[in-house]
Amino acid sequence: MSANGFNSPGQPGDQPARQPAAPSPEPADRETICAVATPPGMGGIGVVRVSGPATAAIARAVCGRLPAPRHAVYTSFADAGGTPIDTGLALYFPAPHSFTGEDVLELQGHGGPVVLAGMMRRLVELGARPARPGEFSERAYLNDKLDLVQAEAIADLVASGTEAAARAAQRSLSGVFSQRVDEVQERLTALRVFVEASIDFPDEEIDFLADSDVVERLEATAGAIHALLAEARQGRILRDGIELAIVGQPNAGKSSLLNALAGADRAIVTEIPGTTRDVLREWIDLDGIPVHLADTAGLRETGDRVEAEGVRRARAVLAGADLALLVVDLTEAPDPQLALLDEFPDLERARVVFNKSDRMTRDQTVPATAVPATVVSARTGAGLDSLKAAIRESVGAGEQTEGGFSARQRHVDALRRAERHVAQGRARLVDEGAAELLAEELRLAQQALGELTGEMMPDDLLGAIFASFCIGK
Ligand SMILES: Nc1nc2c(c(=O)[nH]1)N(C=O)[C@@H](CNc1ccc(C(=O)N[C@@H](CCC(=O)O)C(=O)O)cc1)CN2
Ligand SMILES: Nc1nc2c(ncn2[C@@H]2O[C@H](COP(=O)(O)OP(=O)(O)OP(=O)(O)O)[C@@H](O)[C@H]2O)c(=O)[nH]1
Ligand SMILES: [Mg+2]
Repeated sequence: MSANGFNSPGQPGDQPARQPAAPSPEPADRETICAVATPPGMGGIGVVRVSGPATAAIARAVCGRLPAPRHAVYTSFADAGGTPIDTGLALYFPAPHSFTGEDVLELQGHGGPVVLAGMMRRLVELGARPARPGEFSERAYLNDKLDLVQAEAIADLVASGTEAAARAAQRSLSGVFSQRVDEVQERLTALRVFVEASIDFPDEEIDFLADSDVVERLEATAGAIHALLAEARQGRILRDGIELAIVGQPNAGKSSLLNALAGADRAIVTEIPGTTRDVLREWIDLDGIPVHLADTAGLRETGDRVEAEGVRRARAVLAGADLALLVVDLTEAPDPQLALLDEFPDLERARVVFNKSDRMTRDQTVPATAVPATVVSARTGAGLDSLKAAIRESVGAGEQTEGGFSARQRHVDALRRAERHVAQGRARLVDEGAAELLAEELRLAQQALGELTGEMMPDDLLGAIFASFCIGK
């Protein structure tokens, strides 16, 4: 039940020993694959990688001999007639001690598109086929060298746009995230064993149900998932940035705020309520975190079909946002505006922005709010720096840069599903005394986590994940 073991690049011995491999099914793919592993164009060195059962035969044909395992050998790479296509270093990694777990050959020649194309033609002639994007990583995953979170971390490391993102991806790659998921899986396994045993011995079920220890353990597990979820959300933010919805009643100054934050005249601003209809997107870089702003139509009931569609879209943006700013016009009655908070899906991810502070009267005070608030003037720029700092803080960015790991929306969704099933399971037990229903919820929670690390993963989803990798990865 426990997940795949980890390979920890750079720090071997740091991670738990690999689980003894389950009787492994025949490798999913017996074809030998090849790809140029270095970027296209001219470069100092160009690397071609080969993986699969024909690798040793290919090495003999191209290099004239099989290089000693894991030793760099200087050799020429011969075409079918024995003429060198290039000279360079050959590296042979016999299975299972390679990146993919299969026999791997690396031919490190001179970078250049023509030479590399010639090498690829030769490898195909010898029976290899060009790899699909991500296929080397996919094989590493299928051969238990990496779990899915780690394979995704490789792609995220390559694609990372900031140093913080790269460090986080490196930590996921080293197994930090996967290990935390495995710990939760182990708790769930222990609970399932206990719960299912009690179902098998119905006479003792009464005792079991009275045993508050199970409820405590359920709560502790829910707490562990909740903490992991919070960290995964942070990890996703480092990778993807955050979606920030700007909502409020018409004329509150939402479009003015977007323009002020973006430092550009992007959105149309008029004194006519109902100016914005389409969702207008702009992004800003907030100390290395991409913040994707969405300016929306003012929330109100309206008979105008176009505006009504805008309001519908505004609500959709609000539902999907990582953080939502409710812009409140200080020159208008605050209460009906603050009542819009009732429409927010999650008050933990909401802020109030009191706008038009330049028009505040001398004795005017700002009302208390259920969520944190900032006072600004989109017109003069007053308060915008505090708002930016508050945005960073609301999403916890900054705390994240040390010790965090990278994560994707897919991971966050899976953790949320697991959290929900554990909560539902607890309710089944406490409210209904239904141990069987609890067992089922625990099974579903484990399944959600299994999809996260890829232990239980539908093939088409796997295909979609690896297809987004680079060729040669
Ligand atoms: N030249 C080259 N550099 C590269 C890669 C590569 O494939 N080739 N990598 C490609 O992404 C990354 C390194 N990843 C690797 C991961 C595992 C093994 C490997 O041989 N693993 C064996 C042995 C481990 C050991 O000796 O400790 C194994 O897991 O059994 C090699 C590279 C980055 N640098
Ligand atoms: N005095 C003052 N006026 C502002 C401020 N921000 C916006 N306004 C004015 O308020 C009016 C509405 O501004 P918009 O930014 O278009 O408001 P909105 O919320 O996008 O409005 P809709 O798109 O209609 O929902 C305009 O006349 C702006 O010039 C501010 O900070 N101070
Ligand atoms: Mg507007």
